[in-house]
Amino acid sequence: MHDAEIRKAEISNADIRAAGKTPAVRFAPEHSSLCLERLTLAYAGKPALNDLTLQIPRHRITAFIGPSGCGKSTLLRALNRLHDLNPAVTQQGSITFEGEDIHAAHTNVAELRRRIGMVFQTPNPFPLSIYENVAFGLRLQNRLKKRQRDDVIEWALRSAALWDEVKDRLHTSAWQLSGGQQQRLVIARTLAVKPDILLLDEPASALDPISTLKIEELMGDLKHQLTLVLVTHNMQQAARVSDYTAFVDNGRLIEYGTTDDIFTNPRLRRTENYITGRMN
Ligand SMILES: Nc1ncnc2c1ncn2[C@@H]1O[C@H](COP(=O)(O)OP(=O)(O)OP(=O)(O)O)[C@@H](O)[C@H]1O
Repeated sequence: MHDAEIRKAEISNADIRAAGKTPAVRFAPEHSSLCLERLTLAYAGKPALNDLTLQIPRHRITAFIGPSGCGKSTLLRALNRLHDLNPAVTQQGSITFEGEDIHAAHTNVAELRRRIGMVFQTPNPFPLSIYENVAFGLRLQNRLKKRQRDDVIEWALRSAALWDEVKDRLHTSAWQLSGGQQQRLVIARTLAVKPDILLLDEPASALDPISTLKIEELMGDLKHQLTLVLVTHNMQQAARVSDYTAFVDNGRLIEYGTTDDIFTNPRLRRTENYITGRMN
């Protein structure tokens, strides 16, 4: 065993907890988009997130990884207040977005969800044309002239790397698209209302490898425009696309660092066991 290996083995989880420390990156306020402070959440009294403190950097891709049921989707839903719809959820701690508490009394929740958009695991286009899917949020939001709306729709479809594949059939049903195209359409629909953050909950897990690659390339392009937060079970995907990785287990943040560090030099044995598949 090398010295480094021995040191790693010596830092037990109990030591880390006793010291009250989670190995974690910190960002200066000007680089931090979302800031979670001691976030704790339960469903009907059953804990799902436990005392999470972390910051999510602006214009980067942050991946959340961890075993099934560890709380990744719960965390993502907390970020744009989707739990408001569930009366069984209780929550403590705070989440600030661009310096504002998202639970402040004056928060406009619809506007918050516009600024923090979400894409789910299964593509969910509406039973409308390709054009009307992307126009949907725009119509709710403001009264653009048709020409302006067309421009935004083209921009969103280009940003989602779908324009070339659909530009000649914008008025056909979105349900005629392949699964991968539908997922990019949903991303275009979310982008059309110009969010600051895109939350992606296993966005490629229902897709074939080529569509998955397209979604991954798309994430790399989009981070120049916005902040991305990705939940994934796919270790290779997290390693390929993200800049930062947070490992969550049993509702707790175990380790958070640059993706390079987490995958090549994790500080905790528990993280290493997870990313090497010795625990799932
Ligand atoms: N709506 C809900 N009501 C009650 N319990 C829930 C609800 N949603 C999730 N849970 C519970 O909260 C815990 C965390 O679930 P969550 O879906 O956030 O985990 P996850 O890490 O995203 O899992 P997976 O990787 O399997 O999608 C689990 O124990 C789950 O059973």
